[in-house]
Amino acid sequence: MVKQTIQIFARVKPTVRKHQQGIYSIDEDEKLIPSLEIILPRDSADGFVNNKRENYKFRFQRIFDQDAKQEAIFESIAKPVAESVLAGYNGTIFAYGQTGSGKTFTITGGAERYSDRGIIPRTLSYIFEQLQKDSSKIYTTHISYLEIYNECGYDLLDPRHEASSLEDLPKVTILEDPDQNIHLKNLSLHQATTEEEALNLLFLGDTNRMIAETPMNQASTRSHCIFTIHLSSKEPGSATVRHAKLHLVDLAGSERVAKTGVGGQLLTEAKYINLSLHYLEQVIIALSEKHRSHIPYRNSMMTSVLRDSLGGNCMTTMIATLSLEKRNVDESISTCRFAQRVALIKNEVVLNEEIDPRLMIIRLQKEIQELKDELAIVTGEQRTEALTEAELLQLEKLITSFLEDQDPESRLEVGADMRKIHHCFHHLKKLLNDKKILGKSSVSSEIKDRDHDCQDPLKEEEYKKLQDTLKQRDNEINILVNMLKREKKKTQDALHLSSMDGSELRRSQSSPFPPGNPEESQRTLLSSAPRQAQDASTFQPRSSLFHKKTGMREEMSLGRQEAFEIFKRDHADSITIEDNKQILKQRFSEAKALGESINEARSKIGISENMAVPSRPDPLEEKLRAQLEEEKRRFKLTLENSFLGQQANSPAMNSLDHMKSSPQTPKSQHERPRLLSNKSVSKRPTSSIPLTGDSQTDSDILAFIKARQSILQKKCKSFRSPVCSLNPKAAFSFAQPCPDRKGLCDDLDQQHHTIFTSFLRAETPQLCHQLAVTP
Ligand SMILES: Nc1ncnc2c1ncn2[C@@H]1O[C@H](COP(=O)(O)OP(=O)(O)OP(=O)(O)O)[C@@H](O)[C@H]1O
Repeated sequence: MVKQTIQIFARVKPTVRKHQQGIYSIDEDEKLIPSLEIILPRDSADGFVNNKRENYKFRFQRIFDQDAKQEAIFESIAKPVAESVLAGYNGTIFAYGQTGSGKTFTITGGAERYSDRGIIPRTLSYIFEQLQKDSSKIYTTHISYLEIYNECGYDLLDPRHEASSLEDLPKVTILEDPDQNIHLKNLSLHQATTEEEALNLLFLGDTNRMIAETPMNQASTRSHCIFTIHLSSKEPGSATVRHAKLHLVDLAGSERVAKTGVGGQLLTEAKYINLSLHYLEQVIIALSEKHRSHIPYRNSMMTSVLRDSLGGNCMTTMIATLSLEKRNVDESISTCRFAQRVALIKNEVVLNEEIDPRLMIIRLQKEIQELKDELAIVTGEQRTEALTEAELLQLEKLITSFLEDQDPESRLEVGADMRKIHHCFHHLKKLLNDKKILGKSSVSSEIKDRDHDCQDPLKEEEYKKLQDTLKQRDNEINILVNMLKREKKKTQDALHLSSMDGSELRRSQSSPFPPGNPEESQRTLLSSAPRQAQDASTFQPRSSLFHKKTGMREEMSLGRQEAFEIFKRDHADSITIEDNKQILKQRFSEAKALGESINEARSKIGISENMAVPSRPDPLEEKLRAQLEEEKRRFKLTLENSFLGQQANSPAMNSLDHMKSSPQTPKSQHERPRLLSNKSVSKRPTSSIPLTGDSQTDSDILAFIKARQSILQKKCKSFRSPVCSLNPKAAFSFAQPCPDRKGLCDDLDQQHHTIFTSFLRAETPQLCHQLAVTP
């Protein structure tokens, strides 16, 4: 709230004789508050002694002398008030002065020159200029034009143009609500969106005022005119609206009735006019007194209309128009006195904000409808009447704006009316279906476009190229499949051949010593036995592997079998395996030939397979051996006795006397030859075989016997050990299949090399011996 006294200005009307001496003076510098001094001219008729006051001084905010321009008046007086109105405050500018002092000229302006435009047109121009500059608010401007004549109000903006007298204009009456707010009935408000429209309204009001004017009734003199600009402003989206009114008031002439010298009707009018001005003065006086609680606004229509402007919520400015001629001095002083009282009035100005009643009504209506809908849902009373076309259209608009709204938080507010909710769902479904159909048609059109594109020569060439590439790929695939099949067939043939070789080997192993040349067999056997053992040992696990492979292949799909063959072929060790395979085959062939030669040798010397492993000594051989041993023993005894007889006295024998004193036991007898022999002979094991006495011969005999015993021992051990079986099948039986074929072959090679070497070492002397003793 802003507290502000009513601003008072003075304007002196130009006189015919400018700056009449001694009438008035303006002091602009007096303590920065201008003052107007009116000097009463001395009248000789009053006599020599004259005690009358000769001058009167009045203070104003500003005093405009005779040469003041209309523009200066607007800038200094009207413009600040217009700015307050634009800000939302009420404002009033009224001109007060005697008839002909220039009130109308100041408020409305003169018609002769454009520069004579008064406050109303200049303020309209300024306000619309500012409205165009400010886009932050939405402004609405309305114009009303009221004339008060003889306490009656008339609407000067009657558009009918039928008024020939003031009484033809619509009469305006005052209504007051419980809050003591004044409402003017029949006063039309006309919206003006531009300055031109507003000026047209001003022109219309002035025209009506002039038409109604008669020579007997000069409206401009005897009536009050109030031109009001109603300005509303609202920020976009806001329901708060600001209302401001600017009253531009041209009051009737304030001259005193007595001075007018009129009678009859004019006197009555003058009384009314003065009465209304009198009531205005009463209001002003009441407002200027601090302790007055009652302000007589209701005494006249004019004070009722200007209630806010006088001591209320308004920024009010008064222009005291003065015609400072000698004959008008008293009226001028009266005007200035009135102004001085007005200057004492303090107004309390506040912003006129309110909720837009139209928006309020819409909001309340919507709330009522929502409550009704909710109540219908709660009580189960659904409305069944069909929605109107307008309602359906409104709903579809809501759905469209809802779908177009990018805000994910947006909601489709249709209230609690089930009819509207159902319609929304149906409409959305329809939109979805339409979109699907549209999507399908667009897809089919795309396919058509694609087909059309294929007919393009460039596209066709590319298509043909792709087809050729596809054919080429098919051919490559066929070639690869055929290669795989051939590889598979090769692998199967190799497996078949290997299994056939294994069968042959097994057949040859069933008779490892077939008849043939024994020597050749023995020689060949010595050189090839390890290889044969290696081949055979390699074959057996490979054969079992083949079985396993076959089983695995039976389980594997054709594709996996082919993949396995490719894996084998491409494996890093495949070449080594192939080489080993060839070596094994070669060794197998050599062993096979050796076995055949051995068998041939055996058949030639007549050794059967049973003879090779005698279960017990031959009786004939034992008998002959015993005879031979007996003969040898006798021979040795005879030789020994003769030798002892010849050497009985020799010194060498003396050293052996203790041996002689010992009883002659077979053992001692057996040891004698050893004692008689050289040092090497003495170390030899005890034997029952009679020695010849010849050291060389005996040494040979003992070496032979030792070797034979050793061989026999080994042979016996060999017969007891399954590893040393002469049957290669038995030897193969302990060799377990090894995933590492090369390692397995190496192990078996070494193992069987040892076995065969032992076997041959053991068997060769026996064979020789058998050959020697066998008839
Ligand atoms: N400041 C001024 N400069 C030039 N001419 C003026 C000025 N003031 C008034 N006049 C002229 O004086 C005449 C009377 O002025 P105006 O009609 O404005 O007086 P008024 O106070 O309105 O009288 P009324 O009370 O009868 O309406 C007009 O012709 C007007 O042009």
